[in-house]
Amino acid sequence: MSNLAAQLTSRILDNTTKVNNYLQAHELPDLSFDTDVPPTVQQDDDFTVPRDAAVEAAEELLALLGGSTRAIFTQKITDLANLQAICRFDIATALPEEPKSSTYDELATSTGLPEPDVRRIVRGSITNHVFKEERSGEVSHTAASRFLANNKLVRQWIEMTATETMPGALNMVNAMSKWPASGEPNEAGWNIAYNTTDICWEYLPKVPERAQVFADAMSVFTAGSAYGPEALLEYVDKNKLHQGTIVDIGGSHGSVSIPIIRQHQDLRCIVQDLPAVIEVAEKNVQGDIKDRVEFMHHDFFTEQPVKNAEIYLMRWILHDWSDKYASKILKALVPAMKKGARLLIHEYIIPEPGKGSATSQLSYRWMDTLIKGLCNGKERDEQDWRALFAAVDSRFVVRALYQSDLSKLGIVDVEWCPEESQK
Ligand SMILES: C[S@@+](CC[C@H](N)C(=O)[O-])C[C@H]1O[C@@H](n2cnc3c(N)ncnc32)[C@H](O)[C@@H]1O
Repeated sequence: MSNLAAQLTSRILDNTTKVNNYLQAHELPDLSFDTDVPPTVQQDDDFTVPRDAAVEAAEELLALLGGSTRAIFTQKITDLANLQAICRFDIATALPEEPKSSTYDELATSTGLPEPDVRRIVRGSITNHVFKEERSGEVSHTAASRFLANNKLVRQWIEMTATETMPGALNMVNAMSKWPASGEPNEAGWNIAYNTTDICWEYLPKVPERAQVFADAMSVFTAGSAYGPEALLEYVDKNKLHQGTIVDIGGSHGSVSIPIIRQHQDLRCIVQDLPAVIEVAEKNVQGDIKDRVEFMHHDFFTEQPVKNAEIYLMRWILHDWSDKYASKILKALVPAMKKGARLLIHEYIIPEPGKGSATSQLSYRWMDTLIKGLCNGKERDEQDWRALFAAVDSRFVVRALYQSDLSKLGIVDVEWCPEESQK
């Protein structure tokens, strides 16, 4: 193939043809902005693999054809501002189902917004395929606006992005200037945005409506098997880690340790978290495993009270913390570890640039920027994980960095080896 532009064009054509063939074979409507692909199809590899390949090639072609200035001048922050307005002011929900439409005056009346504001928000969103205006002044749904109208949790996710994570990211540089090289969780972009010295997760519970939006948004983010317990279950099985005690540190309601012990009768778990979380969590535990689950108040910055367990587990803990604090959390574990004990960390292992799909690279890097802006947290790649353990204690020996196809989160498997040093 002659050049990159031609290769990309051909990849788009080949994969889009596969997508179209799939839809025809399953007697589904053609792709359009008016209709949406059914959820079951969105999970079928025969559809999603060529679809994702075409999308990636199309994005690369856009960047290539747009030239160097496209990456600089094409910013999507206005899309987010308009989406937030649609969600906050219930614009999508105010619109009737097709084939009905609304005028801007009608939308202004039902949302309580001035007509010029509702018009500019909707017309701004039309450039993003949210709403359409086929006859001047008559607004109707596209698939995207209908999706928003029908999904409260997704509207909460937009609100959370616009209210918490995006202001953090947009103030990241101001925070880096104000507090150079800081790893403090309360010296992040988000603290500048809200002029507070509270860490974001200490502050949010004081504002219950925002805490609720955050919780709803997280449930959208973690829905689906990519963030479920499956990869850990697979890893525990493959490595025959079937006996003893799992200490689920910062385990919240035990959403990954409980499914593991449910599959293995010879495992028990101790779920540790802050008192307010534990009080709710222990009320929800189900009868069949009650005698093998214990809930315990424990601040993970203090010495680990459960000594000599077989497995210590941390899912989604260390990414909230800079290396300084991640080291403190790991050091607090050392006095509890017996020879051969395992520490399983279930978090992102960011692949090197160019490895994996462009879409997955984007999602890892997206999260890394957001978590820095929110609390000076950090997503880590293989090198970061190895360096973190080497700096904490050479008796922590990284046995494996494993990425299952079942999860977006990887597993860093670390063994406590008092006589062996990390190479
Ligand atoms: C991102 S959540 C992960 C929860 C759980 N591991 C999971 O994957 O579903 C982080 C958890 O750390 C807990 N946490 C925060 N600070 C803590 C501390 N100092 N000691 C113990 N737990 C803490 C929070 O209450 C929260 O449950």
